[in-house]
Amino acid sequence: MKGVWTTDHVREAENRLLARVPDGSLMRKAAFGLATVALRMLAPRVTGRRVTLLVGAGNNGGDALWAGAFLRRRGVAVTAVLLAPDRAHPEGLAALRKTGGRVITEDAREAVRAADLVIDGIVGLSARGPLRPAAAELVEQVSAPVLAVDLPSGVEPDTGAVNGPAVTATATVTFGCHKPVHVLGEGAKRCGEVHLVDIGLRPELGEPDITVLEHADVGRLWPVPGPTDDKYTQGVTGISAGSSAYPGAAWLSTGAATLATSGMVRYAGPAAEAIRASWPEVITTGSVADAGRVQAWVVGPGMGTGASAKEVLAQVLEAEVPVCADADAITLLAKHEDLWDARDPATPMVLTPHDREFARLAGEVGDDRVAAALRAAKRFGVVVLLKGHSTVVAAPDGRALVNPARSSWAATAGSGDVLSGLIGSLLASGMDPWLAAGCAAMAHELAGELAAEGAPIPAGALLRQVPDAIRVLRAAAEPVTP
Ligand SMILES: NC(=O)C1=CN([C@@H]2O[C@H](COP(=O)(O)OP(=O)(O)OC[C@H]3O[C@@H](n4cnc5c(N)ncnc54)[C@H](O)[C@@H]3O)[C@@H](O)[C@H]2O)[C@@H](O)CC1
Ligand SMILES: [K+]
Repeated sequence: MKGVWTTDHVREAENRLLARVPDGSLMRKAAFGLATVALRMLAPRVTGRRVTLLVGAGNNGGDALWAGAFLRRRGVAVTAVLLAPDRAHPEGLAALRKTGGRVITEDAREAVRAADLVIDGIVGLSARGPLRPAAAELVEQVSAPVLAVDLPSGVEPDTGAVNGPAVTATATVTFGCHKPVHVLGEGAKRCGEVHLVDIGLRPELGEPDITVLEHADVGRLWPVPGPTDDKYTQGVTGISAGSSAYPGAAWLSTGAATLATSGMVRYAGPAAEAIRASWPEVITTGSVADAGRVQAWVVGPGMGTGASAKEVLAQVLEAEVPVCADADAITLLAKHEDLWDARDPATPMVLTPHDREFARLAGEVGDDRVAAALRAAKRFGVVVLLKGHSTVVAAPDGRALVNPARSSWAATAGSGDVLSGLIGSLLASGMDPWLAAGCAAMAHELAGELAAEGAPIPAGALLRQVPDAIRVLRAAAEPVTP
């Protein structure tokens, strides 16, 4: 598991650390790490290569200047462009000058255009808002790879939002820990490859604000049958989905639950015949009332939003087993507040809205997707999985998890139905609902990636890759034997 800390928490930890280490040592450590990554990006030839530093008014620029001094010592031709000449970090500037670095304050276009590598030290953790015009104009001239210091300037540090001109980096060096910008939304895409440089901050950081699951974590958590298990001990998943208009949603959701674990799956709804034909191992009935005992329900995909769908949703909620409510079920919950009364608040529930469904339920998402998901999770007492390029999973107790997508292949019609089936089967296995949603999100994205292999895919293809995705996740969790 990887931890992510907000800028406020990073700054508090930095202040504690600064109080007990010699002046300037932290910045030099950070800059040394930065220079090391820069050298790797310049390799194999380093001497005589041209590195241009874009230097802003704060410590972020200071890091760039100190890194410039380290690079000079390795024979790199370094030019620093000062965007706020009066406020450039004095010690960093002196160090660069001492090593023979060039410093310019105007006519910087050529230095930017001719660079082999540009280091973005315009702004860091203290910045808010997009690049200002002078910086934006220079950044536009860049054609070389860009190494961002802490974050690509112009991207919001705590949300990853991009609301105007911002740097797009080839790689980003982060100091001490990962911050939200490195894993969230557009910002995460703008970071390129993220390198973590240890500056001794970890002991000063408390519990992470956001968790990022890794393949091995999900592989370890994924339920597989043991020697004493049978079809019931693995959990029975109930699927209440589909309608005569949308039988496909039921097919995809049921298929996902069938492939995800070896527990039993029951389907209840109008698509029973189609389900039986493709998934003979599924027990089908026409209604939730006749379905028999399940350990978790998936409700919503393709079920419609009319009076009969509302009735079905109420029955599912009254069953007092964990529920994954998706798609039409979310719209119904937004429309009919009385439906919440059917639910036992102590029974786990996962809602899986996209932005429009979220807006119906809890208002506009806005820039801060983690805060929005946490707000809704707390208000409704449910786990909220907010879909998007980075999936956010928030629990009512304040836990937040992000699954930063490495691709967008899963953004296809019907793919949400697959996700709901995966979540349902993990809930039925007894997994904590927050982890269930996080694990399902990762398996889902990976299945999309495996299916796509570089070309767009329908949700059915993603579904067929679920077993392979689970294999990859479980393999990552296996100890490496020499
Ligand atoms: N505090 C520490 O001990 C350490 C800090 N480090 C570096 O320090 C950085 C934070 O430094 P600072 O707090 O000085 O702040 P920044 O370097 O983020 O810069 C803030 C400055 O930029 C200006 N500014 C704000 N928004 C702007 C915008 N959109 N466009 C242009 N200028 C803008 C502000 O007036 C302020 O002067 C980190 O990102 C990291 O790079 C590292 O050296 C590691 C150690
Ligand atoms: K930066």
